Amino acid sequence: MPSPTTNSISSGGEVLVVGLVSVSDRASAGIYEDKGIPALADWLAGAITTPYRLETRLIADERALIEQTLTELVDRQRCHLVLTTGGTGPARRDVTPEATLAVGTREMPGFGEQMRQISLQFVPTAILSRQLAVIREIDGHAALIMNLPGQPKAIKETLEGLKDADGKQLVAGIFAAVPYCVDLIGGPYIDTNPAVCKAFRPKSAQRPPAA
Ligand SMILES: Nc1ncnc2c1ncn2[C@@H]1O[C@H](COP(=O)(O)OP(=O)(O)OP(=O)(O)O)[C@@H](O)[C@H]1O
Ligand SMILES: Nc1nc2c(c(=O)[nH]1)N[C@H]1C(S)=C(S)[C@@H](COP(=O)(O)O)O[C@H]1N2
Repeated sequence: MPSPTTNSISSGGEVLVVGLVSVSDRASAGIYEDKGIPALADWLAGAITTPYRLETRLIADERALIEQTLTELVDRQRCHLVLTTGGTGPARRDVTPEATLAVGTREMPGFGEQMRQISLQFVPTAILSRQLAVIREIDGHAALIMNLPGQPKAIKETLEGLKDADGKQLVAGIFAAVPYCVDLIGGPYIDTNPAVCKAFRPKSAQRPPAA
């Protein structure tokens, strides 16, 4: 990992920018239709109530290309949050975690741990997933980058967690912790739809809902 740079980040009035990266040899070659980006975009559209802009990329499982894409999304497009899908398993071409670690300045191990906890409620093979999250810090800007599994249905499962038939949360999804993480790294304040994902912030960090 490169060493962290000190940043003087300003968050005033910035629009949230979210990068979505689908990493799939076959979807990027047109062998099947990519369902990763639509699944990510649909879930975010229901979950985030603050205005945001999406930057989407569909790429093959090539480590250099993944690193280049993540770097471009954070450094040039100024994404505050980047979600990848695919390439986290144990197969030789699954290299998304390696590429993500290489561009990160700090690891956020809780996200990977929680994703595996959630996914184990759905499939025993969740243990095969090497998902992780990092923060990439550059001068004046930082972003949270998180790896999600490649199965399109696993995107909602990991972001939202597990609820019972009445909507009661049984296992917390990872997105509940994302808005406060983005606050802490200097990004815009993210409001969510609590029916989909109730963002958790300590009382001292909460703002009244926008009028
Ligand atoms: N972007 C995607 N769009 C649609 N389906 C996908 C996508 N990525 C994965 N899947 C589905 O999930 C299954 C397991 O995902 P995995 O990431 O292991 O794919 P893979 O076997 O590495 O192949 P590829 O990289 O070509 O998607 C795939 O076989 C496919 O059915
Ligand atoms: N929630 C959830 N997580 C899941 C799965 C799933 O179906 N649901 N599939 C698992 C499987 S089979 C694998 S191999 C790993 C890695 O998947 P990837 O290589 O597509 O990222 O994610 C795991 N995580």
